[in-house]
Amino acid sequence: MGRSSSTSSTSVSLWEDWLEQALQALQSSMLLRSLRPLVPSEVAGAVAGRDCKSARATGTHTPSFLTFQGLGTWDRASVEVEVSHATLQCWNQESPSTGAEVCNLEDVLDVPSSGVVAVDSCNKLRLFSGNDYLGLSVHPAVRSAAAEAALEFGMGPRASALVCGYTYHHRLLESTIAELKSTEECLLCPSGFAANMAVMTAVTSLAPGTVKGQENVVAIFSDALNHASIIDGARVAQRQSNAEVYVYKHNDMAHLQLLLSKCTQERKVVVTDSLFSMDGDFALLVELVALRKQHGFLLVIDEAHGTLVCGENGGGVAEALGVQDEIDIHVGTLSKAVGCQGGFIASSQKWKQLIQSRGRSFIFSTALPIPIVAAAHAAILVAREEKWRQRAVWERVQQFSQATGLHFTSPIAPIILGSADDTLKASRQLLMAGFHVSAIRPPTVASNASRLRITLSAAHTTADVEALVVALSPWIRTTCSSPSYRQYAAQRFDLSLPKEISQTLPQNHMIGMPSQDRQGKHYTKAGILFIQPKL
Ligand SMILES: Cc1ncc(COP(=O)(O)O)c(C=O)c1O
Repeated sequence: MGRSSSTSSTSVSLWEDWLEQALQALQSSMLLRSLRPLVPSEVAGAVAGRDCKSARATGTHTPSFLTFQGLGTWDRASVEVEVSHATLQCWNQESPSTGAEVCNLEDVLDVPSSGVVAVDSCNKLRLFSGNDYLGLSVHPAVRSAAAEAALEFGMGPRASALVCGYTYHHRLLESTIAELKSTEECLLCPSGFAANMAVMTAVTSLAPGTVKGQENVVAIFSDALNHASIIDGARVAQRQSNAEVYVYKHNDMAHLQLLLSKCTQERKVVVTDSLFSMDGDFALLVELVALRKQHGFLLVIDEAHGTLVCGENGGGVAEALGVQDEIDIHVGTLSKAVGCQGGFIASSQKWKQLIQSRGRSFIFSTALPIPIVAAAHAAILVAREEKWRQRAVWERVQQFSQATGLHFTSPIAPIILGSADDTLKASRQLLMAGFHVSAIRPPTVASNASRLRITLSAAHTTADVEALVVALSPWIRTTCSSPSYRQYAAQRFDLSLPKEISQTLPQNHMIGMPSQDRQGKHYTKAGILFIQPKL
């Protein structure tokens, strides 16, 4: 729960009681774990002759870094790569590969025997498949932060955070993320996947040694389109007999309400992605918060794709919808808009204590290397300064929507083609035209819902998007009129909005980010911009 929030109902406060009891039990059995930030040795490890001036992370010092007013040449590296003819050919033929074709095919395809790919044998590929939504992975400040930290400290102490892998650099990043999320605390994890696993297993283990059928088994309610890491975390909790799992239909609040009402378990958790990774639509956080008040469940959201992309300060979808303080646990990753690697869990201090003591994927995995931590910290500070990046990615969403005539609600823009074969074919043809777009098929998505998953970034130029739209045009034409797209659109749009807003809007609109109200077509509420695209 946020810094300023208080419990909104008696049932919600029950979770605080259970948490308190669990912490006391862990304390008395000496299982309450502590994090002790270490100061890595700087002088002894520094590379000789290099003037290492990066700030020692004290929690108060903010390193200085360069920021910019618009795209620089460096941004290109976020959305453009090169691929050898050999790889491209194998890719186009869908040949199975372990990545070794560059070496194996050297005679046929002019690849030097060293295995190093010569520049003249490469093709350029524009990426519309990554998750580096703001282009921060290649920002000069992020590069420098990683490089300086590596030269100054090496990779840092290599052990789990509870042993000796946790340093002042980790602490600084945790405080910065807690501030971003308006929570008391934050816990860094090795990845977003590990963060979700840690949350799901820890929150269901409040009473160690519970047996299924007893009153303290936790009922987990999980959206049908949640990420694999949530699903696996819930499965592990279920396997440990700490949880029962109920999957509610995607964003279907009536179904969730029904399941909640029928459930006799006192302890309930609702968990959802905030911005769904394959559909690009939003969880109904306003409605979920209202249900939380009614049913007193613990509300966990995964802001993997929302962090830095949504919300005036980049706090995520919860910030954009004005419900940040009503969320109990915010999970996230540093590998998408932050452009680096790692995961985090932002929460109250007590939840952090519990998760750091019971979350096995946190406890038994090596802490993030200092250069990664320093880079992620720099990326968040850059995003705070370079506000234009967030605006730019939403402008690309708008541009892409208008140019295709399709409804896109976020930088994750799926074009549903239905059949897996058609989707693979489309993806291959795009590849040969110089665009990398992922083909998403079952089991990642439902059968007949195969799709091109296009992701947009602040690092894309308007020309990139225009070129993609031209390359996509054969599929856009068929998609607009296809039953699978119509079904998708009918299920997704209008659902994404709080009722009081959706009632005031025309039927065709998309949900987006704050910006200027232009041409009377935009409506803002709680920091969210609703746009009526040209159709
Ligand atoms: C919604 C969601 N949650 C969690 C993750 C896992 O994050 P990470 O890549 O940092 O393990 C992802 C990444 O694909 C994701 O899309």
